[in-house]
Amino acid sequence: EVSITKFPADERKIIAKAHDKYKKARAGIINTRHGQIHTPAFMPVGTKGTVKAMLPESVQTTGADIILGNTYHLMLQPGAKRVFKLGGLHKFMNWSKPLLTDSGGFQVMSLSKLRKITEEGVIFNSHIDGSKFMLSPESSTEIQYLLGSTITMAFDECTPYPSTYEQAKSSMELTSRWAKRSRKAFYSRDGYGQFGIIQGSIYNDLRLKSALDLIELDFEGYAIGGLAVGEGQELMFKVLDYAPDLLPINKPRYLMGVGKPADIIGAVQRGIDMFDCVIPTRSGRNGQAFTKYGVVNIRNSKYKEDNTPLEEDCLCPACKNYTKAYLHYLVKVKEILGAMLMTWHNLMYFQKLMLRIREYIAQGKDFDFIS
Ligand SMILES: CO[C@@H]1O[C@H](CNc2nc3cc4c(=O)[nH]c(N)nc4cc3[nH]2)[C@@H](O)[C@H]1O
Ligand SMILES: [Zn+2]
Repeated sequence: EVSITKFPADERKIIAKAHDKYKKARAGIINTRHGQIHTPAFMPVGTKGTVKAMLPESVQTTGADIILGNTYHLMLQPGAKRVFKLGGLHKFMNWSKPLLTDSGGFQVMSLSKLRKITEEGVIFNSHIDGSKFMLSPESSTEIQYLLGSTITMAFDECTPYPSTYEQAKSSMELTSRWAKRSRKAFYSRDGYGQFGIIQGSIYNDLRLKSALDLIELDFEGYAIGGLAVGEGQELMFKVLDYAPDLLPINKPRYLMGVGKPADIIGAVQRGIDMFDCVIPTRSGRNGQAFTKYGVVNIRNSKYKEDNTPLEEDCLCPACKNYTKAYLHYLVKVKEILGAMLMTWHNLMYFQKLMLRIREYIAQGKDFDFIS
């Protein structure tokens, strides 16, 4: 946990201009109750209390310091109170390092069919059995406490893209009111933190207002929400050219849901510290391997007798002990081991990318390499 120095409002505006382009990358360490997070950091997604097809100890060998869980899924099954009774999510899933949980709003909007947004919170029907639930700043914050999250996310509304200025403005204002209630509901403990999530879509004055509202609440870190929702890389980078600078310079900045290696590199150059994305795990299970030669679609028939590894110098089990021909076969016949090995390689690839980025920043070298 690092403390913030509150910027006086006028100085905050200067910050956005003070930095010359792309010299905003920074490497650091976030100290938490469950260990250190080396930033820039990539968080593998473990939505339902497991990083799909991976043992937690295997996730650890890839170099991940922190993984992500989801309030929405875990509150439906097995239920936050049950996880609490069983000792919390760390114990339940045998992951002793930091855990960040998303607050559930985004998942409600993308997963549950019937839902109603009120000032109080979001009323929705479970996508599993249709039963009725309500998520609010208070209930989301309590659920994340029951799970034992190291980093709790404020309950926000992810403004859809595209949105008109008016829609984005009222959505951002709702998020600011919910952030205040989330902050009030947070049970602050040493080594635990809560992150606010700024909204405002692609409108810079709304992004600034959102940042001002949330900085007043003195969160331990800040996420940039409302991106990676279909706006595309160019528009995302346009927002990232200024939005990170609106946030306290000595606090972690987390870009939610991002992304491909090129997205991550561009976002780090604009001052982002933390990332999460389903791409390495989801695409791994679908037969896509990230390599220094580009993305390998292992199902392609050209690999059916390719006796070489995905990457000759990769230390993951898929590359050390198996060939592309074997991976091609496993994925084609939908063997579980195929999902395991492809996922393991991709997570290792993403963590190696982050390690190289951290090293380049530490040496003051520019890192325009496209991985
Ligand atoms: C592009 O890939 C698709 O899109 C998702 C990644 N993109 C993304 N943008 C997000 C924004 C928010 C937000 O504003 N608030 C909160 N609380 N959580 C968020 C989570 C987010 N995830 C993947 O799930 C994938 O389906
Ligand atoms: Zn590998």
